[in-house]
Amino acid sequence: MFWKYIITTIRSSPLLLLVMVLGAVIDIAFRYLSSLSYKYLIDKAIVPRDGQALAVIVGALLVLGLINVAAGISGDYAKARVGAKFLFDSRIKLFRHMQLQSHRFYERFRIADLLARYSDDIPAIQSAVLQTFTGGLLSVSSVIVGLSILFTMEWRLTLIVLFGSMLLFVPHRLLKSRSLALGKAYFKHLEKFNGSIDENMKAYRVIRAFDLRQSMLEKVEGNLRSMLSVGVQRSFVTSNLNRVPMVALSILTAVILAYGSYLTFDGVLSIGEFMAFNSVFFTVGQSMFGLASVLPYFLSARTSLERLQQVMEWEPDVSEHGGSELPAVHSGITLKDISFAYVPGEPVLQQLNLDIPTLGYTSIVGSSGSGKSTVLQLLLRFSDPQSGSVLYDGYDLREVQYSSLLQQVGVVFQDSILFHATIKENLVVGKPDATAEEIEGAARAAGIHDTIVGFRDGYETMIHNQGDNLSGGQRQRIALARALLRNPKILFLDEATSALDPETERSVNETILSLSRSRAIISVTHRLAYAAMSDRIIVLDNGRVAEVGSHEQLIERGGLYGQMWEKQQGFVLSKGGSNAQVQADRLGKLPFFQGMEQDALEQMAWLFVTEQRDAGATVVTQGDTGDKFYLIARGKVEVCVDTAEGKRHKVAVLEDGDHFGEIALMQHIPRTAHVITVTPCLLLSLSYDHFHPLLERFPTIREKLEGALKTRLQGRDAS
Ligand SMILES: Nc1ncnc2c1ncn2[C@@H]1O[C@H](COP(=O)(O)OP(=O)(O)OP(=O)(O)O)[C@@H](O)[C@H]1O
Repeated sequence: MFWKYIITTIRSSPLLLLVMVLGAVIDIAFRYLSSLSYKYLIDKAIVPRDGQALAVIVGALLVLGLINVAAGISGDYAKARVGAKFLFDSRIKLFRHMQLQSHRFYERFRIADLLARYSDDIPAIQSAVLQTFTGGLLSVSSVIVGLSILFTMEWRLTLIVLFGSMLLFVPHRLLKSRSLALGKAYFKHLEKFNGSIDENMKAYRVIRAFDLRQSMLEKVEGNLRSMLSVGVQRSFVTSNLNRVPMVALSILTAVILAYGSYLTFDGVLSIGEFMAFNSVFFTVGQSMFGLASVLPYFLSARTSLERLQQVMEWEPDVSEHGGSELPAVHSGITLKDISFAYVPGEPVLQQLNLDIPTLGYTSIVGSSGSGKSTVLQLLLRFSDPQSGSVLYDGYDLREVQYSSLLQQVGVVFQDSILFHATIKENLVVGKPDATAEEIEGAARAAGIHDTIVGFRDGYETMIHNQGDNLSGGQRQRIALARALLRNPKILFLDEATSALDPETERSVNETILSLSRSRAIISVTHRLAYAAMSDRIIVLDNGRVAEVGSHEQLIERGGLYGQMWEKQQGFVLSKGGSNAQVQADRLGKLPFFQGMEQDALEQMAWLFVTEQRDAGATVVTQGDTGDKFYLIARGKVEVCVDTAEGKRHKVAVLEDGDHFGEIALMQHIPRTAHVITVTPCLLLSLSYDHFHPLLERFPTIREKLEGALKTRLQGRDAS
């Protein structure tokens, strides 16, 4: 595998490599020539006191030295270029490969660990590749040339050098597997450490809200401690790999000196020959040592190569090599017999069949987890279904060029990811040649123009850290404007207006509605007031299509949509969306208030207090004593449970019209779960203290309520 990189490097920069190798060859030649010069310097110039010979030898050495310096500088430059090109090529190749990947890949590899492939693994392989050309191949040739010279000078001494040099490679053989194991362990710990840093950065709000800073610090400290211990051992083994050959070389040098001196005493060698032999031997020794010290580079590159291969061999879920271009879509999109699972054996969509016209407004609704976003992912071909096909005007998406699909679609995601760039640069990503009027038009349509011009730098305002310096609603509107600017034939929206205040949401939805007269709008939403505006509503339930029709048809039918609609009714929001009220009739539909006198319901409705919460806020903490019941007027929360092992599991997602915490109305007992907001939320809370005086006034309902809650508590205990 490593050789592939060597061959690719030779192919990609042959000339630079030639300069690099030439520089090193000249260096070796210079070293040997200057070593050999001792023989002539001593025997022909110094001993016979010949000034002319001395001048010729010194002059020749000077010229050779200058050539060597020039060749060395060129070689260094070439090495820098080859190295930089290697980094560039490898990183861009990895990046291209990552661009083809979908959710399975990003679930398998953590972002911080992928970053380490760029910052640690590729440079480790680069060092080994460069060492192959400079240290490796050239040391080998230098050793061969040097030994040949030595052999012609004194064969007995050369045999000693030859056998003695084997000692230099003993440490490598002995420590190789230990070094590899430590390298793997080190990267494993590094992966964990990087993951923790990544998590800390992304979840800093939750970490602060849950007071997890100390436990996160301990976790990171633990990671670092393990890295420290493995790091020390790894560095120690690597330095031994370098140092032990030095000992072997010193012993060999002593033997050569002793035996060489003996041969000189005996008159077998002249002093000049002995000096020259020694000097050549010194160069051979250096080359052998160079060869031995290249080996640790290969060991560390081996671990990095394995890690890089893990990523590069990951087959993309979606192949983009479809042949034909998708013509302008005009009739409709069909999902035919679709089955899809993220995890094998756990289907999310089952035998799903759907037709969506490519003109008009289609909403996809359903309870949380019913598969709405998954359908959108398949329509955008972020994944391919395991069976069935997604057809645009009858063309199977797997058989068309992916880019020809992307040219016709636009999308706004719920989490509105923005780039670290100015607002304007963020807006024009899909249409770099957009005019100022077009940009402003799109921003106005998305209801964000006035906000942008209100910023000190207007459209040139920098967006930091994926939009941290903007509110959720502002981010969502910029993302919407970005999609509108492309003027796509088909616009997909995934809860695209959920973070907006009611007024802005209404106005943006009216824009979307007007846009649907000339294109297809396909919107995933849980806010049925806006789904009701659409021409066609598709209701999903457990990965299947439960109902399809217009709002009126579905209401008349009184099925799942009807129930969902009912649940979201009965809330009155103030103009700016900062206040909410629940109507008495709506309260009467809650299972534990059913049958309550209208009078009591009306009085109770007044006792609810509005609570506004940002995304990521903790509403209820597991273990705290409960004292409030909540209704969600707008927004989405997650219900999570901490297990005895300290792990947190999501057990439910609740949205507009849902409720939680009703047990607290009757008993002060510890909460059984955490409730955390996913989007900005408008909650209505009713406290135990406010509720109980009401029970005193309406004693008939106490018994009923206690009965209902007892049944609920029993159900909870059983589960
Ligand atoms: N990347 C994933 N890996 C594994 N399971 C997933 C993944 N994404 C979604 N799921 C699961 O697939 C199911 C459908 O998810 P999906 O996001 O399509 O539902 P949804 O109707 O859009 O829900 P919501 O309204 O909460 O966004 C859920 O059970 C969810 O847990």
